[in-house]
This record gives sequence, C-alpha cells and structure tokens, in this order.
Amino acid sequence: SGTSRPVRILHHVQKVAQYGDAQSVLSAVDSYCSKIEWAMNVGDLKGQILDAVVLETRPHYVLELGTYCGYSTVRIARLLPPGARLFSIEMNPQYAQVAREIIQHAGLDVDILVGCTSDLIPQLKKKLDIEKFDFVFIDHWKVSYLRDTKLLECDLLRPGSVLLADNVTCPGAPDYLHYMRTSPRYESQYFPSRLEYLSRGGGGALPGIKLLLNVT
Ligand SMILES: COCc1ccccc1-c1cc(O)c2[nH]cnc(=O)c2c1
Ligand SMILES: [Mg+2]
Repeated sequence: SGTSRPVRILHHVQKVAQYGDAQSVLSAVDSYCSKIEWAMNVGDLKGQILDAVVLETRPHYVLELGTYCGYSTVRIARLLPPGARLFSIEMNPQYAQVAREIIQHAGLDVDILVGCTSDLIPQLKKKLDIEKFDFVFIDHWKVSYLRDTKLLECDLLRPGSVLLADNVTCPGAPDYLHYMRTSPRYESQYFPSRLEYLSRGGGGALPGIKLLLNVT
C-alpha cells in the first residue's frame, strides 16, 4: 500500500469525523484501529485513565512526549480550559504532519515540536516562556522515559507536577518504573490496564508482533 498507517488513519478521520468535534475524531480513530488495523494510540480504555488524571490535575501547562497521530493529544487538549497550553514533541516528521491535521480536524490548538526529546527538552525553557509543566504525558520510546524524566527534573517540574506514562509494563520501561517507585521525589500509582485495541472481535492482527499478553 502506498500510504502509511498514520495517513490511512488521517483519511478515515477526515472521512467520518465531524470537523471541530474532538469526540468524533477520537471515536473515528478508535473504530478504525479496533476494526481495520491496529495502531499504537493510547486507545479508549487507557484513554479513560488519561482523561481522569487530566481532569483531576486541571493543568495549565502540559507536555506530551510522543505525538504519533495525535490521538492522546486530542484526548488531553479537549479537556483543557481556554488559555491552557499543550506542547507535544514528535521526532518523526510524517507522524507530526498527520497529527497536526488530526488535531486541526478536532478544532483544537496544540504546538507540535518536531525533534528528539533529549535535544528539545533542554531548550523548552528558553524557547517557550513557560516556567514549569503541571502535567506530562509520556508515550514515546520506552528506552527514553527515564533519561527524559531526569531532563525534565532539571527545571521544568515543580512540587505537585504530575507525570503519566503509557506502556510501563507493555512493551515496558522497567528502569523508569523502578525509579518512579523508589525515588523520594515521587508518589507513584500504577493503573493496571490492557494494551490498546486488543479486546476486539475480528479485525487485523498486531503489526507482526507475537504478543504474550501479561494482563495484570
Ligand atoms: C511499535 O510497537 C507497537 C507495539 C507492539 C506490541 C506491544 C506494544 C506496542 C506499543 C504500544 C504503545 O502504546 C506504544 N506507545 C508509544 N510508543 C510505542 O513504541 C508503543 C508501542
Ligand atoms: Mg503508548
């Protein structure tokens, strides 16, 4: 197929979702990825956990590491009050472009920064006139979770800042999990869930990955 999976998701959203309606964009992505082809969006099950944490935190400045198609970006932005700012970092330019169009279709305003988190995080303070992030959603390369968290600790977090990370057990970020569970700087909470788009009937299989599900 000539198009990429993110582009196929974008085309589906543009075809079936109501312009300016964030919920219809989320539903379009979820139905496509549960019925047609799996994709690594946080999905609706884990998305409900994300929603609850955002609503409880009521953040003004939000950072997302790993935009992909912008599904979780839309999920977060739709719950923020006017005036709040959401920045999302994506290193793959094709993903970033798809995300911009999906976020635009949802009628939301987000700053997508294209580049590697380890390069961009140290520049954020200078680049954006913001003090600290109130909420960070971590959903990019599992091997980068801990390194990037330590970069954030330099001067972008404050007492009470909330970090929420996807996939800490599947595929897994064991060094990050251990650090958050043992560091005196953090109170950690684990939300057991299931990998996105698995509890479905028919539909395509995971992208060439034989998955041994350790459902907790
Ligand atoms: C490309 O692997 C896809 C896959 C295959 C099997 C199990 C998990 C995942 C997976 C699930 C996710 O939510 C993810 N979120 C962000 N960056 C990821 O690389 C990622 C990977
Ligand atoms: Mg994920």
